[in-house]
Order: sequence, then structure tokens, then C-alpha cells
Amino acid sequence: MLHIRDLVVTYGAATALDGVSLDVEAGEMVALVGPNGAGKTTTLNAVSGLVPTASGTIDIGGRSAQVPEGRQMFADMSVDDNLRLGAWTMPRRDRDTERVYAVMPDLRPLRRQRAGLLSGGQQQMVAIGRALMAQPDVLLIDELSLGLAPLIAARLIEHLREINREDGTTILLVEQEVDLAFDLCSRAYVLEAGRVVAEGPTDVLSADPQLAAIYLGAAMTRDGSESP
Ligand SMILES: Nc1ncnc2c1ncn2[C@@H]1O[C@H](COP(=O)(O)OP(=O)(O)OP(=O)(O)O)[C@@H](O)[C@H]1O
Repeated sequence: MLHIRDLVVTYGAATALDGVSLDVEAGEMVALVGPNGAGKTTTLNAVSGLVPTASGTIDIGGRSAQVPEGRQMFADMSVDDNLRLGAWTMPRRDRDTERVYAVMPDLRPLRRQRAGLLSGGQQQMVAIGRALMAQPDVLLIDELSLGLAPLIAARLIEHLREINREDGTTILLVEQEVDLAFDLCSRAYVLEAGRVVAEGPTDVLSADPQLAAIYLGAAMTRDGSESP
């Protein structure tokens, strides 16, 4: 579904991605993890066409939609109108927000609320819902749990599981909380300094003590500080 080969992205003189290759098959949920500045957001932005690529190829076998870091709500607009914005390029008949409420019923009672008044977790649900309105084959999610309480983040993971199960939506998840990402995803890529340094089934990766010590533990706490 998504095939990236030897991708290089530069920002001026700085190389953010230095030959990244990754594959996400249809219906798969794959995690992209790694320390701050590894190039995770750049990878998603390159797939979405938000940053130019210097070389390499990106093949998507369908439509992609990105849930950006920081949610980016239109605070004065209702939940329903925020959702509809995700489908602005679609025919009018495809702008029905019911599809989102069906997979995230927690949002339904909030549909007329101003998005700016929602909690962080609710806003993240709207951000996911807005991306779903574009009926993507591949959902690219940047920092799902950032700033959220663990229970709320776990609830969002359940929603993603449901979205994947219901629609077969393929998911590429960038997430600092490795446990959370590995709970959802069966495979992962570990990025460091613009390169893939490890990849494989998440149960194998998390059982690798060297990898855990270097990439999946100390370097990966939510606030970027070292864990004990
Ligand atoms: N707009 C930009 N201009 C210049 N350099 C950038 C820009 N965006 C990112 N970078 C640099 O590119 C590298 C990769 O950044 P990126 O945001 O993709 O990493 P990340 O893995 O998503 O990090 P984080 O976990 O901190 O969000 C970093 O060195 C970063 O400083």
C-alpha cells in the first residue's frame, strides 16, 4: 500500500532523511518510532507531499490523509464543521460526518460543541475524524498521545483498532510512547538520525535488550528526558 525507497529529504544543508525505505502493506498497522529529531515527522510530511524530496521514491496505492502533530483545530467552529473540512475536496454526498461518529461514538454527543472547548483527547479524536473524512486508504498519524493522559491515549488506540477493523484502513503511526505504539502495531521501524536502524515485528523488537536500551527506553520518554 505504501512503499518508500531510499528517501532523502534535506532542509537547506541539513539532511533530515538519509535513504529511508519502508513498506506498509494494505490493512497493516505499522509504528514509526525513534528519538527526537530522527525524521519521523519528515517521513509523514514527505508522504503527504508537504515537504519536497531530494531523491528516492514514494508509492501509495491509494489515498492518504495525515493527522498532524498538535491537532490544529479550528477553535471557533463546531466539531461537525471541523470534521467536514476533512472532506472539502470530496463530492457533497461524501461529506456526511456519520461515518466518523460510527467508529468514534464518544464524539457524537459533542458534534455541536466548539472545538476549542474540547479536551486534548477529544480534540485528537476530531483530528483523527477529520482525516477519516477524506476516506483515506492510509492514515498517517503524528504523535497520537502527545500531551494526553495514558487512559485517554489508550482509548484512542482502541478507536484506531476499530477504524482498522471496520474499514481496513492502513495506519502508519508516529508515536513517542513506544509501549502504546507497539500495543497497536504488529510491525515497527526505528529511525535514528534520518536512517532506519531497526525494523521488524514489534514483539521481536521490544524483546531485544540492546535495542530497548538504546532506542525504546531512555531516548523515548514523552518529554525527551532520559528515563530512569
Ligand atoms: N522546517 C525545518 N527546517 C529545518 N530543519 C528541520 C525542519 N523540520 C525538521 N528539521 C530537522 O530535521 C530533522 C528531523 O526532524 P523531524 O521533525 O522529522 O524529526 P522527528 O523524529 O519527527 O522529531 P520529534 O520526535 O522531535 O518530533 C531534525 O534534525 C530537525 O531539526
